[in-house]
Amino acid sequence: MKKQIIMLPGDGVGKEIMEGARAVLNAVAGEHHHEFIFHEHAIGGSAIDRYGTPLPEETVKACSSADAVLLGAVGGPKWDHVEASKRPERGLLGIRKSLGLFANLRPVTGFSSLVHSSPLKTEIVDGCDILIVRELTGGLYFGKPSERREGGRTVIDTLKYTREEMERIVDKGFESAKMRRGKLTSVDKANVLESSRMWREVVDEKARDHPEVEVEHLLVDAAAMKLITNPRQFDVIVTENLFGDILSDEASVLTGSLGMLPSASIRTDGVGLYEPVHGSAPDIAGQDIANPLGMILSAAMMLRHSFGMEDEADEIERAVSDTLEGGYHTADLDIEGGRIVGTREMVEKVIENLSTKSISNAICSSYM
Ligand SMILES: NC(=O)C1=CN([C@@H]2O[C@H](COP(=O)(O)OP(=O)(O)OC[C@H]3O[C@@H](n4cnc5c(N)ncnc54)[C@H](O)[C@@H]3O)[C@@H](O)[C@H]2O)C=CC1
Ligand SMILES: CC(C)CC(=O)C(=O)O
Ligand SMILES: [Mg+2]
Repeated sequence: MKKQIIMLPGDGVGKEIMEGARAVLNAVAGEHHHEFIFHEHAIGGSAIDRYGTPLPEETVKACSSADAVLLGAVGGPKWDHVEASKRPERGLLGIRKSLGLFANLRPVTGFSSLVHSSPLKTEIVDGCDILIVRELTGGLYFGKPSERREGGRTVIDTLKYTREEMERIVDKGFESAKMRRGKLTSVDKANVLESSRMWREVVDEKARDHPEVEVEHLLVDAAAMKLITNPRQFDVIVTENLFGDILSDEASVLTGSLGMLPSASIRTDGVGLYEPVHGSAPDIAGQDIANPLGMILSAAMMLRHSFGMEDEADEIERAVSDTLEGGYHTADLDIEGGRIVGTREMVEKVIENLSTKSISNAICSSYM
C-alpha cells in the first residue's frame, strides 16, 4: 500500500523520537512492500520561530489531505514568554480541533520486563492493561472566555461542553469496553461540576443501550488514587479532556515511564493523528537519551487504526517487547541486568527485532 504520512516533529525530544518512528516505519514498509511517503511540516515553537504562528495554515491543509499524521511534541522554555493564546501548545490544541479529533485513546499496557521500572510494587503493576478514552476537543482547554480582568487581578477559564460532545466520546468508551473486557469506568467530578452532572446523565443513558457493559462512576480524586493502588480494577476509563490529560500521565507510572505511552487522536471517519502522551521534555532534549517507544508505539497505532495494517502493527509491538525482554532500555527505565542505550540505539534494536518473529507476550489488547 502507498500512504502519505505527515510528520509534525515539533520541539524538544519531538524531533529525536520522530526520526526513530520514521526509521521503524521504513523498515516495516521494506519488509511488507508498502510505500510510506513522509512529508514534514511545522508546528509548535519551531513553527513560531519560522512562521510566527504555532499552527501555520499550510500545516493544517497538509494534515487534512494526508492518510495519517504523526506528531512528536510541542513546547519548551524558549517560548515561555509568548502570550498564552499564541504559545506552542496552542498549535497542538489547534490541529486537534481543526481535524475534529475528539477522541484520544491512550492505552496503558504494562510490559512484563518493565515491572521493576515502576516505583509501585510489582504485584500492583504486573499485568495492568487499561485504555483511557479522553475527550480531546472540548472542556477547559478550549473555553471562551479565557482571560485576565481587573488589571490582571482576576482570571477566567471556562469549562464548556455540549451534550453531543459528551455523547460521542461516551459512545467511543462503550465501543472500546465491548471490544475489551467489558468494563467502563466513567470519571467525573459530579459532586461539584454541572458539566460532570450532565456527563453522568449521558453515561447512564448510554448504559441502558449496553447492558453487557459493566459501568461504574468514580469521582476524579478517588480515581487518581485507585489508579495507582488498584490499577487492575480498570479496563476502559472514559473522561473529559483535563481529567484524561492528568490521569494518563499518572497512569504512565504503571508502565515505568511517561516515555512508554502512545496515543491515537481520532474522529469517527477521516484522518487520525498519532502522538506519544509525553511532552517535549526540554530537560533531556538533544542528548540522545529520550525514550522513543511511546512514539514508535504510536506509529503502530497508526498502522492498525488508519491503514488496517494489523500484522505490521503487531510486528512493531512485538519488536518493542522483544527489545525490552532482551534487556535494552533507555535511562528512564530499569531492567534488572539490562543495558542502558541511547535513543538511536534503542531504535536500532527495535528494527533488528522486527525481522525476528519470536513469540513473546501479547502486549496490546484491542483498544479501538
Ligand atoms: N503533547 C505535547 O506536545 C505536550 C507538550 N507538553 C509541553 O512540553 C513541555 C515540557 O513539559 P513537561 O511538563 O516537562 O512534560 P514532559 O512530558 O515533557 O516531561 C515530563 C518528564 O518526563 C520526562 N519525559 C518525557 N518524555 C520522555 C521520554 N520520551 N523519555 C524519557 N523521559 C521523558 C521528562 O524528561 C520530564 O522529566 C511544556 O512546554 C509542555 O507544555 C506537555 C505535555 C504534552
Ligand atoms: C497542550 C496539552 C493539552 C498537551 C497535553 O498535555 C496532552 O495532550 O497530553
Ligand atoms: Mg498531557
